[in-house]
Amino acid sequence: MEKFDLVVIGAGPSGYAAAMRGIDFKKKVLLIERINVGGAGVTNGALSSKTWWELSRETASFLKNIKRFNLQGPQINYKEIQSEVRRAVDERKSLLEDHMANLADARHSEYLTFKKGTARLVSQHEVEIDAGHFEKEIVKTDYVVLATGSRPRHLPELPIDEKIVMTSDGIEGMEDFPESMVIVGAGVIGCEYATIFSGFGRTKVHLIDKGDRILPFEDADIVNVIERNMENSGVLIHRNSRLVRMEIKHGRVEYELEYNDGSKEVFNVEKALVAVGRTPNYEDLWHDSVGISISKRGIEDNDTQTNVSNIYAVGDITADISLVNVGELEGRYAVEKIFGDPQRKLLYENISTIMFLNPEVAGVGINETTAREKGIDYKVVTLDYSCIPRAIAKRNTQGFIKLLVTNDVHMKILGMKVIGNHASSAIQAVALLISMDKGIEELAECVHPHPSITEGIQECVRMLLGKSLFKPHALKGKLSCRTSTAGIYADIKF
Ligand SMILES: Cc1cc2nc3c(=O)[nH]c(=O)nc-3n(C[C@H](O)[C@H](O)[C@H](O)COP(=O)(O)OP(=O)(O)OC[C@H]3O[C@@H](n4cnc5c(N)ncnc54)[C@H](O)[C@@H]3O)c2cc1C
Ligand SMILES: NC(=O)c1ccc[n+]([C@@H]2O[C@H](COP(=O)([O-])OP(=O)(O)OC[C@H]3O[C@@H](n4cnc5c(N)ncnc54)[C@H](O)[C@@H]3O)[C@@H](O)[C@H]2O)c1
Repeated sequence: MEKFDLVVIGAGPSGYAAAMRGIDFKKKVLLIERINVGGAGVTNGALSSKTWWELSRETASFLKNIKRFNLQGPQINYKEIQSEVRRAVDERKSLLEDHMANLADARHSEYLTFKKGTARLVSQHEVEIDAGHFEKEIVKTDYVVLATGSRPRHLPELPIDEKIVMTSDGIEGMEDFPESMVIVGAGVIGCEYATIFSGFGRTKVHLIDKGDRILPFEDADIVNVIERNMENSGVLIHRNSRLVRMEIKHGRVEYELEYNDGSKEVFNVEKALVAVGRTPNYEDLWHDSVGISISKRGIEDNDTQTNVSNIYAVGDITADISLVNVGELEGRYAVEKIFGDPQRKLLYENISTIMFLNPEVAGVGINETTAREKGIDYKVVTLDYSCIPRAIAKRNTQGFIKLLVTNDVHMKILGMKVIGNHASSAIQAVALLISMDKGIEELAECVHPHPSITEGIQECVRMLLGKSLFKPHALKGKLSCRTSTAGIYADIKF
């Protein structure tokens, strides 16, 4: 029986990162993947959906600009867009596969073995690999990292066939732009695809929202901008509505909503996308005797280690945040914990996120919604994009920067949100300061290039320090500098 130091199950972002870190420790590593290297980080997930988003954004901007010259926009070809997305996915998959093939070549390293198949722990130190066609083998290992990710959550009452009623696993395989589509679930995936399909201008999008606003975990001022833009691009948001029935009838989708006042309404659309969260992949991943503890949300781990001491769990299979960067962080950390000696516990405070909407929304640390839920008092400063020269030059001043700091003399950064053009590029400096547990003075001192969106962050910081170019009381509506104590705002007087 072949013997390894480390077996990693699942070659998505988390497993791939874990395997590569194992090589750094010069350990004999086996990485096993049943379908696509890169997992949902590449296929039917992060990279593919972001390629759709980029192409949709370019299309929407092109169509908007052409209107300025009173020209008719061309018909957007679905197949060409889809092929471009597939090329992007293949490029990334080939890069990862070539990288592994080169590493497995003895000239580079004898440490990595890659096997295709479905893996299952038959005991604490034995992994069975089923490569199909009755080809099964068992390998021995000292340590295991489980990185089998997640899949779209299904609602049993919905007729998901991945052709007419789809999840994110099927949505990218359509034959053409549907003339209409309903999206169930107004979380990140639902809102990103609503942005993508409304941006191409060929699909009437309906978005079903259980609550009174989309993106329930996000601050209301951010959501207001996103909702306004969606509705301006023709998205019909069904607020406070409960899906009571969905059926496929004559190749189309009929669905019925019940509103808060008890009234009901029936709609008919061409396609449906169900985006109501993700389910961790741990069914049949280990024999009962292995005894890994799980909760409904995934594997509960102690800093990536499960209750079985040589078995670790990382990425979407665990009960915490589901993001590529978090999965990679956990994958690397687990291996450092196994073979090294990490000097600190995993930190989630400085995780940066981007939601690919219209416009993009980037964030790091906590937002106001979370601060209030946790009963944290804070200072919050906001600056409208119309005060930032780069945004003015881009002729697009929709958006704002919002910075949260502790409500004390130290003014430690709690979090930042940026909504608008280039939002994602603006948050990196702040992510670093949070991880270094620094206050805001360091940010105020840094000289940013001009004109850049990041200058707006400096202006926020200077406002908090009472040194701003602009004085908040003189530009009401564009700037604000407030405390939030027990959820009540008060302007800060300088
Ligand atoms: C539509 C969509 C858009 C997203 N956009 C973003 C984004 O913009 N930014 C971001 O940070 N995150 C995004 N995410 C989330 C991100 O894709 C996931 O958090 C990330 O892929 C999780 O990585 P993972 O390695 O834990 O799991 P996965 O990517 O799910 O990979 C797990 C791998 O394990 C394999 N596997 C499962 N069981 C077995 C087994 N028994 N044996 C062998 N192999 C097995 C699977 O085939 C899969 O390849 C998005 C997700 C979706 C669905
Ligand atoms: N840009 C990014 O970073 C990015 C993009 C896409 C996905 N992701 C990751 O993928 C994860 C999964 O995304 P998601 O959008 O599937 O989950 P989500 O948790 O963000 O949203 C699910 C939504 O579905 C709603 N919902 C649940 N049950 C429902 C029902 N029966 N009827 C109607 N609505 C219902 C919920 O209220 C929620 O708003 C995210 O949490 C995120 O971590 C990240």
